[in-house]
Amino acid sequence: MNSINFEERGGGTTTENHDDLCYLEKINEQSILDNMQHRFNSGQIYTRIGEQIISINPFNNKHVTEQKDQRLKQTYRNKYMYEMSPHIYQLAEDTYKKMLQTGTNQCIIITGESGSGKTEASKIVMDYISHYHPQSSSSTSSTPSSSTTPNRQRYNRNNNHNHNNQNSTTSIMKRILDSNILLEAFGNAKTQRNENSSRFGKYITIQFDAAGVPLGGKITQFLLEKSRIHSRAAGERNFHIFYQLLTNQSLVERFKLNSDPATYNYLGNDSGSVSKSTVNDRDGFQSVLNSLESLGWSTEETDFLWRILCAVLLIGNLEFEVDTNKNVDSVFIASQDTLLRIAQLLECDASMLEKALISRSLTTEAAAAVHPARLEAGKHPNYESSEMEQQKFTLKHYAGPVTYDLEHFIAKNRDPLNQDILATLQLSNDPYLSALFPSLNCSGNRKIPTMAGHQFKQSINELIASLQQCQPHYIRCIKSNDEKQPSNFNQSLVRNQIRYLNIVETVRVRKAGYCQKYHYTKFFSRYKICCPTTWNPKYDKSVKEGCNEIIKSILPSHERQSECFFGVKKIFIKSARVLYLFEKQRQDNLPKAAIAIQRVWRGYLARCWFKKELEKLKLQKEEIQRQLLQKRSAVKISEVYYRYKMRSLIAKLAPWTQAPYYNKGRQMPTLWRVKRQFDDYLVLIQRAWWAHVKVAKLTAEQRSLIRQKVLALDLFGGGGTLRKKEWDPKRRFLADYLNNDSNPKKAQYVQAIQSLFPSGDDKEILFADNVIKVNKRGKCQLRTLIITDQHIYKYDPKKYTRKKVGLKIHLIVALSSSSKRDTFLAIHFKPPVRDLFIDLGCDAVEKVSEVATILVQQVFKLTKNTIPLLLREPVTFNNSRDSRNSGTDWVISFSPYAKKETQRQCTFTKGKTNAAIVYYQESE
Ligand SMILES: Nc1ncnc2c1ncn2[C@@H]1O[C@H](COP(=O)(O)OP(=O)(O)OP(=O)(O)O)[C@@H](O)[C@H]1O
Repeated sequence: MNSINFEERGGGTTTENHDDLCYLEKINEQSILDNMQHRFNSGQIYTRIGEQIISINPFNNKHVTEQKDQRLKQTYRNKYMYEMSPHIYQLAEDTYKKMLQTGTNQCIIITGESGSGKTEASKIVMDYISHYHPQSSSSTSSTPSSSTTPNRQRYNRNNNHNHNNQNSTTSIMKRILDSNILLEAFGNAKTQRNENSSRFGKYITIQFDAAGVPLGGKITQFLLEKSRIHSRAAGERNFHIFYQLLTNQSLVERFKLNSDPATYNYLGNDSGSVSKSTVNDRDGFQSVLNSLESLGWSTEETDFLWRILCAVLLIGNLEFEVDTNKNVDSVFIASQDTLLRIAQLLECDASMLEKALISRSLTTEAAAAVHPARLEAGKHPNYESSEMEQQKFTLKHYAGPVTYDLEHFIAKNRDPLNQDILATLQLSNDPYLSALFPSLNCSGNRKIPTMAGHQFKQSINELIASLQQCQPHYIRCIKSNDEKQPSNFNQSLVRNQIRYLNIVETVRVRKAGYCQKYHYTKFFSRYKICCPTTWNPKYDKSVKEGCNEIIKSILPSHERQSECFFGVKKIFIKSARVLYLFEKQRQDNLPKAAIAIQRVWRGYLARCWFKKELEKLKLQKEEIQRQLLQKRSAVKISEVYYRYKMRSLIAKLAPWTQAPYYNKGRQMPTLWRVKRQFDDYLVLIQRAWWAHVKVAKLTAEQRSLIRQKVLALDLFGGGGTLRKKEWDPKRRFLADYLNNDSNPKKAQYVQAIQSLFPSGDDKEILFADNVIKVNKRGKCQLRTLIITDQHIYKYDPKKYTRKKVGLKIHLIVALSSSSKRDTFLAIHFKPPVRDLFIDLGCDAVEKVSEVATILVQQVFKLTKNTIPLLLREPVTFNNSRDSRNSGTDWVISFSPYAKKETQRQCTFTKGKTNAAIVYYQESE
């Protein structure tokens, strides 16, 4: 967000708080310092100079929390510079977007003094990019610095297929971040200025495809400070990896090390004490192990790594003593055990190693090394040699004067190992170690290896050359204080950095210059969408005029001249704010343009579709007309003939209306010789008519009986398909068999019924007769069964008194009976109501069909459910359950009497437990 805020500070002075230094009223060291301090104090560590970001190291953990906060990254996604407050995310987003938009290489240059936050800034950039491409993968390998793991590279070449597999599954960004962890462990150390100082220069390249997906990466390092291995200043440490290694108990035990760093000369400083660090070595080592694993290092490779580290630690503990037995000055190694352990770890010959360590073969070229006294730098204006006698000189760098100590100057500058040590290592049995050093014998090349300074110069030249191919973006890191304290802004320290980072000049140039230049054609094609005149496809003026039109439509007249300058081939734009305005206008217009394009395209598609459909319809219409024309005459003929046939059939059917018995048994004439569907309809019409004539003559009672019979036929079958053998379709259902003169106790019965009706909701007697009921113990009891429209009642047949309460008809769930000639019926109720098992053949007349029909009909009336009638053997029912007890099922089988019985009635014979047999009379 482009904000210009003014805030009162103590003492009445006005302090500006601009997120872009270009907006400062007055540009001088103090105003810049004040602005930055003001922002720093309110927790804003980032400030902008145009597209450049200034980052002040706050020495707190806010950035760690920030990196975990995905929402913050999200807010910078797809935003333009000046839309958001300055942040490294914003610079990363802008760089990434420029790469995609312009298709050109981009680079981010991070500068600042030691401890100013360069490493952290680079991590924030990579974290932002990896956040948007966590899954990207590629077969291109990301190559960590060649000099940290040269043997591994060689090994990689031999095992290409293995690693290609890994590449395909591991994200490029993750591989780069993992490589970074390794480089930090091996190349970072605690210095007086920084707990985690990078002791090498780093150049990280990430390659993207056209869609912005990372394809590969490479980390190149420059001039590792190797001398730190053997000597460090007070309060400093060796590279982190040595201390990290000693925190791992299993490796310490395996290599017989001592976990106390003070045991090793290389881990203390010159005074012998080990400097304390805030860096957590144990966690650091775990990260190293994780990275090695995720980068696909094999066990042998990591094992080799630990062996080399152990060997280096032990080399520091070798003790040399003067050999007094020899005439010449010579030394010998007193700690032979340590020497043997080193030889073992390096898998090389111990005596050869000893010789290489205590003696040196000299070549004629080496003897010709340059002596510092020959330096003629004294002529240079930035050179001071006041202490030449102590072999020291001072150079005035832009960041301040630096005094150089010439002690071991040549030794330090002479980078490679001496030839004897090289030869020993070359002959090691360890393939990884021997691969680290080029063969001496094969090449026969014994020229003096290049000096460290020369190597550095060469790699810096290469770096500059490749940076020149890219569009640069800058992050300038500033250290807030030397004590590494959070929220401590040391004015003089920051002022010094503002000075040597040339921030004042940068702001001035930025303010005066033009931040962006475009070829007219490029500008026109990108922003013509912003202006209705240029967006018109018929626009035919020159691109330069077009650019003018665009600028007129976006900028107010007073800004046009001050912000834009028209060159011969290019247009120059002064401030990024104006560029942002163009971009914003373009972004705002894009959806409108997209909708317009969509509208035209959809209209075109719809018209095409409509034309096609119209064409199809026309063809169909013509086809139908053609067919109709063909059919018309045929249809006419058939219509006439059909009418004739119908008339003759109706004439034939005329006598059927008067024939006796409604033409029962007569065959209906057919319309054609072969029966047609039409004939079936006629038969149906005739039957319906016949039924209508018959039913119309019946009384309401007769109709209800007929309905019952029809239902009974459905349930029990008719004609030759009787489902129960005992059922007699012809018998008339009488319903009340007790309100009958043949009943000697008719009067008592009638009285009982009369007292029943007013006491409940029963309104009608559907069935009443004496039946035999089987109780839960299998005993047969004579009962009067009265079925009303609501209940089934059991009465005492002698006194017509009611036994128990009535069973609710709507609770009946099924009926079952055998298919045999017996007269038993089981009425199943919804538990816990007990089932009823009754014999309905007391007077030798079958009434199973009548009761079953009545019950199915009545349950349907009450519940709209059709209960099933199951005709099968054995019949099972449960008449012993209640609300607490589930009872036991009876299993009833059916068998004819062994010999012919005189009586027709069935008998219920109880067997063991709950089994019983019902005997019945086979047909006479
Ligand atoms: N943005 C930040 N927020 C909080 N703390 C930071 C930030 N940047 C750096 N630091 C702290 O400052 C320390 C030093 O930072 P860093 O290692 O990035 O400096 P450097 O410029 O890379 O130093 P050198 O040149 O010595 O390697 C970090 O370990 C971290 O504790």
